[in-house]
Amino acid sequence: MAPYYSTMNLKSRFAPSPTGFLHLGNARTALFAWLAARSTQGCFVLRLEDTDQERSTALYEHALLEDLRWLGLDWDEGPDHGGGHGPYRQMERQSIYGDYFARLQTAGRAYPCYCSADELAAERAVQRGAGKPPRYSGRCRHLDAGARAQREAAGLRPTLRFRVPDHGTVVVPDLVWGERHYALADLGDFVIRRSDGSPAFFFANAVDDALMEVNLVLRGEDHLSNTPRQILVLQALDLPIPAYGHLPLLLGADGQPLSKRYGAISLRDLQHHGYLPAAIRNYLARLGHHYTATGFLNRVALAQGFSLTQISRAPGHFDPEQLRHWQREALQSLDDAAIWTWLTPWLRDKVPMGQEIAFVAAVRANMVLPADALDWAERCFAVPLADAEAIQTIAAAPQGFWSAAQATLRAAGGDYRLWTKTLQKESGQRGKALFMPLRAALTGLTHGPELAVLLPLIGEGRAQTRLQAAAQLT
Ligand SMILES: Nc1ncnc2c1ncn2[C@@H]1O[C@H](COP(=O)(O)OP(=O)(O)OP(=O)(O)O)[C@@H](O)[C@H]1O
Ligand SMILES: [Zn+2]
Repeated sequence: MAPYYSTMNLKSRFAPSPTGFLHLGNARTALFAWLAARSTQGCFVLRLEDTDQERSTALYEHALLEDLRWLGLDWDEGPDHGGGHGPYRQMERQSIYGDYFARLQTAGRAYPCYCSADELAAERAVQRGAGKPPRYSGRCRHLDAGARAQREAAGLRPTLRFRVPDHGTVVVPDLVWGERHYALADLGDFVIRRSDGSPAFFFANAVDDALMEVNLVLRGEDHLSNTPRQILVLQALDLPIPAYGHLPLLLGADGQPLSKRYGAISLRDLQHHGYLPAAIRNYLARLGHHYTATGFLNRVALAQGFSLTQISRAPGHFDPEQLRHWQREALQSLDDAAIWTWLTPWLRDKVPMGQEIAFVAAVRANMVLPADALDWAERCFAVPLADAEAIQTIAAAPQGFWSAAQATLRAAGGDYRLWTKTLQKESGQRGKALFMPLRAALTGLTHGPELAVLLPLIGEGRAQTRLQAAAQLT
C-alpha cells in the first residue's frame, strides 16, 4: 500500500489521554511525531483522548499542554487554538462518533451486545480451559429485533461491537516493524462503543485520525496489536488509512514500560530538578533514532536530521547518565546570561547582585543541575562545608603555611597571581602542594573551577576568614 503522505502533506499527531503527567516515554513519542512533521513541510496535531472520564481531569489537560510547550513542541491544530478539523477533545466529538456508529450499524458491520461482564468472563474461562485464546464468541450477532427489544426492556444497556469478517486476513504495514498479517478469525468482534455510550479507543482514535486527515501515526508499540482492528473499522467506513509506525516503548530501571498509571518520572519532575528542554530533546531524539551528528543539536537541526528510516526496533531504557550527558551539552550551548536566566529561580538570592555573570562564567563547566550551582554559590558567598579529603589536605599543610598564606594574601591585595607567587617563595611549596591546600581551605573541596576565577568571587574578606579557620585545623 503506497502511503498517502508525502514530504509536502505529511500530517502527524500526538494523541495522549489527560490522565496523568507526561513521562519521558510519552514525550519521546510526541517528539518523534513532531520531528516527522517538522522535518518536512508537515503539520502536527494535538488531540486529547479524554474518553476515560474517571481518570481525565482539567488539571492534567492543562499540564499536558504546558509540558509539551515547555519541551519546545508546537502544534498547528489542537484544543487550545483550533484548526480546520476540530474539536480536538474526544468528549466534544460524541455526535460525530454517533454518526459513524449509525453508519456501521446500518451497513450490518456493528451490532449491540447485551452480554454482561460475568457472562463474558465465563466465556473466556471456558475458552482458556480448552487451550484457546479468549475472544468474543459473537453470540449477540444474531439476536433478532424481538430479542433485542426484550433485553432493552429489561434495562440492559448494550455495548456496540464491530463485526469482524469470519475469514481472511488483515495486512498491517508498519514503518518500523514491516508488514504483519493477522487472521481475522483470531480477532473476535470487538467493542467500539461502551455501554455508557462512550467510544472505545479503537474506534474514536482511528476515526479521528481519518477525519483530521492524519496520514502518519507514530505511537508507542503498546498500540501495535490495536492496529488490525483500527484498519478494519476504517475500511468498513471507507475512511483513509494512515501509515503507522510503532515506536519501541521506553522502559524504566525495572524493565517495565514507563506509564502514567504507575507514576513514571514525569517531565515536570525533570523540569523541577532543572533539566533543560534542549537536553531532554537531544536525549530522547537519539533514543531509538540514529543521528549521524553526535553533538548537541538545536530544534531545527534535530528536525533536519530526523528520518523515519532511522527508527530502531530496540527497546530504549531510561538512562539517567545519558540524560546528564545531554544536560551538560545543552548547558554548554548557552551563553553566561542565558545560564543565569535558567538558574535564577534556584539562585535568586544566593549570588550578590552584579556578580551573577562572573559567577556563571566561573562555575559553568562544573555544573549539570541547579543543585550544583547552588552548592558553588554557597562555597563562594556563604560558608563552604569541607569534605573529608579537603580536611585531610588542610591538616597536612606544613607548619607556618597558613599564616604565610594570610600575610601574603593581605600583601597582594587579593591579586591571585601575586599572592600565589609570593606564597610559593615564602613557604617553599609549589605545584599541587601549594594549590591543593589553598583550594581545600577556600572552597572546602579538592576539585572545582580555577581558583584564580573563584578568588574574586569569594573576596579577600571571606578568604582571610577561611585561611584563619584552616590555620586552626592544623
Ligand atoms: N513507555 C512508553 N514509551 C514510549 N511511548 C509510550 C510509553 N507509554 C506510552 N507511550 C505512548 O504515549 C502516547 C500517549 O499515551 P497515553 O496517554 O495512553 O500514555 P500512558 O503513559 O500509556 O498512560 P496510561 O498509563 O494511562 O496508559 C501513546 O502514543 C503511547 O503509545
Ligand atoms: Zn454479546
